[in-house]
Amino acid sequence: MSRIQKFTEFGRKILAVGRNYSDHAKELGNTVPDTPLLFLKPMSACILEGEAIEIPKGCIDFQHEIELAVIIGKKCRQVPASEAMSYVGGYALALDMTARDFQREASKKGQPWALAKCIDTSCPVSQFIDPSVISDPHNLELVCKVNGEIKQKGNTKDMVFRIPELLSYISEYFTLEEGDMVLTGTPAGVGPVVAGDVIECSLSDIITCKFNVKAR
Ligand SMILES: O=C(O)/C=C/C(=O)CC(=O)C(=O)O
Ligand SMILES: [Mg+2]
Repeated sequence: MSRIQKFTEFGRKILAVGRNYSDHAKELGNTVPDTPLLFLKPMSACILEGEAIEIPKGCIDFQHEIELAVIIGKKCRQVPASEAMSYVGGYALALDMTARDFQREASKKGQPWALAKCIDTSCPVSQFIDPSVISDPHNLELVCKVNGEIKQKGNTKDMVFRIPELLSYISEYFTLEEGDMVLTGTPAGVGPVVAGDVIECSLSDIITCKFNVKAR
């Protein structure tokens, strides 16, 4: 197994992009930002298949957000968009699990989203896929099912900011390193899960993954 396939073991950070699909921004009553809206998730939030998603204590609205994850293949600092794709080491499917009630409360008070987005198990990820397997990362279908019912169905062609622009923008401010991950935002259809639910995700039938949800 190559080093990059074990990105969850040595990657240092996850840069996540918010409101990058206009249908999702709209469903939460938000506008699309002029520049990418960024937040960080710690690597300690990552889990792999076989591990369960845990609903955090006190949360009554824990929501799924399916996202295409870009895995960084080599150190990436201040790269122009025209060169950015050469820094992509792979792709994965990820869930940006979000305690929406905590997020609403934090946003109302002008506080950061740490408790809503960065907690343990809030970043389930699939296995790694080599970039050679994906001919066009901007035409991939994202499907998220809960207990067999489709809740989210989107396409990466609808990203507001595409991967080259995202990597260029992010790397202007953060040095991205091998194994780091960029979550590219979620399409519409986010919604709550409860203990006992099963979340299944697919990326154009190239990647599938499945996670059980339990109380912490
Ligand atoms: O602005 C909000 O109220 C919520 C935004 C998000 O949760 C953003 C994302 O994580 C996303 O769009 O994927
Ligand atoms: Mg998200």
